[in-house]
Amino acid sequence: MTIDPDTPVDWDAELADLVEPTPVDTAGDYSAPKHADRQPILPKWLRSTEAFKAQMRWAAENAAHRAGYHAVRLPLYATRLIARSPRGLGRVLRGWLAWMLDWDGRQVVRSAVAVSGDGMARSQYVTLADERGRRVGARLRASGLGVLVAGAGGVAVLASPAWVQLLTAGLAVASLGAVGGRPDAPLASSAVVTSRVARLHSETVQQALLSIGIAGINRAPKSIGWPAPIQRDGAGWRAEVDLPPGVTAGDVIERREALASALSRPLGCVWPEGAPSVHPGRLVLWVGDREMSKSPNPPWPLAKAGRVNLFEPFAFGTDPRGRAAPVTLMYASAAIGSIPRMGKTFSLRLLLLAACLDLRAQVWAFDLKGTGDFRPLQPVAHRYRAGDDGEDIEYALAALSELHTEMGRRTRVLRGLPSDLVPESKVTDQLADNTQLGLCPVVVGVDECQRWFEHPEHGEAIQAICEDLVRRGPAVGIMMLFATQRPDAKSLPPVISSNVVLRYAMKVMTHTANDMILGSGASSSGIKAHQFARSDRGIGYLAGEGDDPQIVRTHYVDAVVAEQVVTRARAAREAAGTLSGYALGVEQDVQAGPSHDVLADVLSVIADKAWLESIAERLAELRPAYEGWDKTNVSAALRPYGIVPAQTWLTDSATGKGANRYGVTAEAIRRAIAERDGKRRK
Ligand SMILES: Nc1ncnc2c1ncn2[C@@H]1O[C@H](COP(=O)(O)OP(=O)(O)OP(=O)(O)O)[C@@H](O)[C@H]1O
Repeated sequence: MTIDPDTPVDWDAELADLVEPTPVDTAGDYSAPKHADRQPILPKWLRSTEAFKAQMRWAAENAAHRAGYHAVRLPLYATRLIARSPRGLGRVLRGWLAWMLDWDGRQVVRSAVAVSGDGMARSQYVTLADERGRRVGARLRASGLGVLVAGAGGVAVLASPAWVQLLTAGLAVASLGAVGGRPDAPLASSAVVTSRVARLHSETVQQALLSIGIAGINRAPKSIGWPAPIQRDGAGWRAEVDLPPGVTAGDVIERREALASALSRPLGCVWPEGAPSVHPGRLVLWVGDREMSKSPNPPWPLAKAGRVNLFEPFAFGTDPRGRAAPVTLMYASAAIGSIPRMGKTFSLRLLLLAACLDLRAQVWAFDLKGTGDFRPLQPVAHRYRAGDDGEDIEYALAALSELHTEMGRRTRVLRGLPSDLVPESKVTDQLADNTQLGLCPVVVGVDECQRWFEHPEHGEAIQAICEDLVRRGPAVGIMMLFATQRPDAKSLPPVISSNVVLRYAMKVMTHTANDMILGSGASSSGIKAHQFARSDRGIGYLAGEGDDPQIVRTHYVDAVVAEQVVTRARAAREAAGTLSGYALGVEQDVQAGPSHDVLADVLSVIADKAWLESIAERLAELRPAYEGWDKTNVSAALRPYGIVPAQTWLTDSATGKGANRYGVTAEAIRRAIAERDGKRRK
């Protein structure tokens, strides 16, 4: 609209069009819904059997420790008492004389004379002196009587049996020794050194938040809110804080180190967390009494009893507050990484042990470190191999090819089932139970997986299969778990690192390694596994279970406990009839290396060029080994040789029409064969 400045405005008409403005924030008729969080009636340790047991266990262990500590030191304590008894005797005699002769009274008389000087009346002095004299007289008589009684007692003891004499002498020496002690040298040393942890106050937290350099907090310190009182939670203090508008819990988590410094506590004690279900600005700050690595690690709840259903969460570790941090393996491939000696193998073995306790599951264990860390799994493993020699790698390639073919079979089985049985196109708990379908969970653990991928001859082929298994395996019940101490692109190929669901990173050295395991952007969101110390063994960030990554310390299960778990699992599997493969002594049911030449086979079924699906069909007719292959299998088998399928124009024999689909040429296969054979000759 344009306004003509020359045309006069009819203001009355304009104003008549305006209606009375209505306030948008009316206060009168609105009553805010009330929320009241009831505080728990029972303390936290009385609210769960586990917490109660943990508390009782701690109390019993503490008492036993104290008793044992002092028991072995009894001879030392006796020697100290004997050594101190002469001084004790001196103190007793001196005290007795002081009392008998009323040294205090004499002091009083002297002071009275000094204060009054010559002005003191003689009668006053005489009164004081008489009083003291009477007191001393009475005490001399009492002492004399006491000496007589003690003498009689001494004679009685001398006449009594030797043990009474010894006991009396012991008691006398102990009593004199106790009297002869010094406050700076206690008789017994401390069995438990307790360090008093200061109570966490809101002022302390507020001051700390103001000193970590978050502009939004410093601009509006009065907007910091306290939705609940600071209280004890497990072995630490828990503060809930509403941060000023615009500041998120993530901002504080990123500055955890600065926060620990501001609170004057070790880094391992300070654990800020968000509460996204409330709002992004709600911070839950837990400050432990001790560093996480030094606090007791509860035993694995499945170590002695219990089964696992891989479709449901099972015990994996605990969070900094000691709460259970479970893991669900189903539909999730996993990557575990850290610098050496932080607990990768232990955590991977823990996941495989859990798989052993799901009696349906097949456990495939590949220990490429070759030190025998997975040896305890042998009695139930479907496939097992330790080492990274040529033969081991060939065995692995053959096993992986077998698994890849199995993945194809499973895909077809699922495709053929009615949709009400497979609503999400993936294996369900019920389908896994059905042995006819052969859809049991398969859990493959690979420790030091970089040895596979960097193998000069088979590395590429293994990588191609693993990438496909990680991408398509979980839906059909095949879960690949990789652990590596070198989380770089070569050790953990990007297709794998970006497709795994579960990620567990213990101490790493760089942002890149951190993001390689925990996913890109993890570092910049404050999820930093390089913040852990060398002493934080078995402690890492676990991502992929729950909404946000969380810090978890794995339950400590050593080889001895692992063997006990597997013995139990084997007995149960024997009863259920679910032992298979290696566990039944069938070590060589995987051919060591493919017995046929895939490139030669593909070439034999192509005239000039062919679509991938046609190649798959023809290969299946050629050899039973290719039964179940589809175009993806063909593509995965060719990729390691540098053959990349491209759009290929051919006539579809079924419809008689031309179409563009992915395929390869015979020429490309010939070139790849020549190149491969050339390399082998070298
Ligand atoms: N949850 C845990 N709690 C306490 N200590 C643990 C835990 N897990 C592992 N450790 C300790 O860490 C040590 C190293 O564990 P592990 O062999 O699993 O490390 P790694 O990272 O696989 O080492 P490498 O890279 O050399 O193979 C073990 O000897 C064990 O004592």
